[in-house]
Amino acid sequence: MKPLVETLCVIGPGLIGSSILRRARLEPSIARHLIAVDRDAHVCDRARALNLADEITQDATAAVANADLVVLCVPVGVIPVVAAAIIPHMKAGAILTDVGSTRGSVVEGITPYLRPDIAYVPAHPMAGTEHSGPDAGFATLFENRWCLFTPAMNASPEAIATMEAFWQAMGARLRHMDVAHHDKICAIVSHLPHLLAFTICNTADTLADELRAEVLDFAASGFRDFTRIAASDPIMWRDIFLHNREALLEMLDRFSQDAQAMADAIRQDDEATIVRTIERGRRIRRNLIENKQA
Ligand SMILES: NC(=O)C1=CN([C@@H]2O[C@H](COP(=O)(O)OP(=O)(O)OC[C@H]3O[C@@H](n4cnc5c(N)ncnc54)[C@H](O)[C@@H]3O)[C@@H](O)[C@H]2O)C=CC1
Ligand SMILES: O=C(O)C(=O)Cc1ccc(O)cc1
Repeated sequence: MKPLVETLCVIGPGLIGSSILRRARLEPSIARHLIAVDRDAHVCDRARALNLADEITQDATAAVANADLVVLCVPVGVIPVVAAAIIPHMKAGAILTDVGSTRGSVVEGITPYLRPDIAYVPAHPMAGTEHSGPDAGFATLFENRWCLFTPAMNASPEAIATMEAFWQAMGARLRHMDVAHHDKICAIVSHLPHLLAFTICNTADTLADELRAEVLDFAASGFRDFTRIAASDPIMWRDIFLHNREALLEMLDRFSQDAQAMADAIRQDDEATIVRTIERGRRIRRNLIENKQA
């Protein structure tokens, strides 16, 4: 059977990149030949030990020369930098994609380097964990999770169809949307929760210093559930916060207003507002669990 692409090259075989490679190993319909590229020699060593690809190298420009599909799985701040370095070496007719968590700044950063004979079809899997690196990945990571497509106007229907088939083979569900919409949605459902989780851990730690108390030793399960994502990678999240600046700050403003309204209700003993707010939050959370998309 002819695979979707002959040669798949993943740049950055960390959590997301190694999960793509693991899945591609299990699904021969995806690619015949797998290449992994990382600038970090230790990551390449781990990728070899885990047998993630047929070829593993630090040399991105040589690796992409024969690839039919190149997937950029590096932090969003360096996606345009890596794209600029590899695009001149990609073969005509190849597809370039990235899995970056932000769209606007990445598309803007990549666009000046694009070539008319290369299709750029970015797609962001809404799946991940708080862990990073090649050991953290797993083949079922994308199973039943959304993958958000924001293809450029000039991407060919054939290239878009190949990327759709690729993510379906990864197990994902697909949705197309425009870049600004993507960035707003991700700001509220992913980027703001991470910002709040990092911040509340800082607040608790500062308080522990001030009280000379082991506040965090007694962290209740609510704190633990709420802050799981605060164990995530600092460079990845620094880049996401800075590269989705506008949408994130807008959602943070809205959140701050809502938190202030709750503070006012508590100050004023406004039982009805407190209960209404909790009931609304509880309804949303319960619906999330009932309509669980995994
Ligand atoms: N972690 C998550 O839950 C999710 C992450 N994403 C996005 O996927 C991308 C990758 O994230 P993770 O897999 O979590 O990161 P990771 O930290 O596990 O892996 C990133 C890899 O990129 C390599 N790298 C960094 N700069 C490089 C360069 N210039 N050239 C070659 N390799 C380079 C690093 O050495 C590392 O091995 C990011 O853009 C992130 O926003 C998307 C969905 C979920
Ligand atoms: O660990 C979690 O629950 C996440 O939220 C992972 C995640 C991180 C970044 C993304 O762009 C998408 C998903």
